Amino acid sequence: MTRDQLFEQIQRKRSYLCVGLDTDIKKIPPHLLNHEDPIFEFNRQIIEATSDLCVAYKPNIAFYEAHGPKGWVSLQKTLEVIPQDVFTIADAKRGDIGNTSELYARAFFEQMNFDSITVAPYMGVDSVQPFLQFPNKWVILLALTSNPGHDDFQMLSVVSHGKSYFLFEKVLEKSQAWGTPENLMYVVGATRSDYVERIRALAPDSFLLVPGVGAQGGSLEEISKFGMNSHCGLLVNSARQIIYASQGEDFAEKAREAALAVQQEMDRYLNDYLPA
Ligand SMILES: O=c1ccn([C@@H]2O[C@H](COP(=O)(O)O)[C@@H](O)[C@H]2O)c(=O)[nH]1
Repeated sequence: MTRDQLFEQIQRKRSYLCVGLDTDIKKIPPHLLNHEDPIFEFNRQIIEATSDLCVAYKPNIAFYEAHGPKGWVSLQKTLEVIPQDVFTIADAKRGDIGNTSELYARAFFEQMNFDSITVAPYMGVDSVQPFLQFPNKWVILLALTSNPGHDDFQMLSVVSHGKSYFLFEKVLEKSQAWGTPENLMYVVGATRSDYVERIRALAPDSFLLVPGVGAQGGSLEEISKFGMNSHCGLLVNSARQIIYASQGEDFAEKAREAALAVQQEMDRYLNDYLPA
């Protein structure tokens, strides 16, 4: 999917919501456990209930690979029921030496046909480049993550060419030359919306994938106010708050209500903060 197609979808749906498909067998409604593939059945109903309200789905791969081969089958079946116009994100946080990264890229882009994959920047340019060779596919590079441990490395001061940066700022600055706003996005946690203006100064045109609203307490308004660019430039992820809104037989209906509340808030922010 291209950047323009993504923006067109955002404008049409008045939403920049990404629903996280972090489907935990221990949290799905008990009545689904009789199905042959309860994880797929849960996802199928969540997708049916929310696909007009969101622009992306992000299955976190851990929730699938933890089940071995049958988890990969549930993931593949899930991808097949996501409507064509909805952006898909493999939250896999991969990255390795070049030839290995290329195989990760083939697995997620060719075998599974995801639109994008999250990648860790720690191994540098040759670990990221192989993912950027696929037309209309995206790398989403970890920049400033939402978890408390982001302090350990991402906030370290580094001096480069006489200028002082946080390490995550150096990731943003350096990686701008690896890709373009047409194939490279960044993960920025909603829990650190206080840094979004600095991030926008370094990556003004890039999309940001923003986890950390909902269950992790980040502010949708703050991230929208300071993070929106002329293409919206935001995909805000929410998983637990939406998909586990109810653990009863009404789970899909309640997930829709939770997604609708977020979409309506986003509609307001698109009116207020999208640059003309
Ligand atoms: O910095 C990061 C990077 C990834 N995540 C992932 O996003 C979702 C968040 O789920 P919620 O239930 O909405 O909290 C989950 O898959 C994380 O692994 C993140 O939270 N922060």
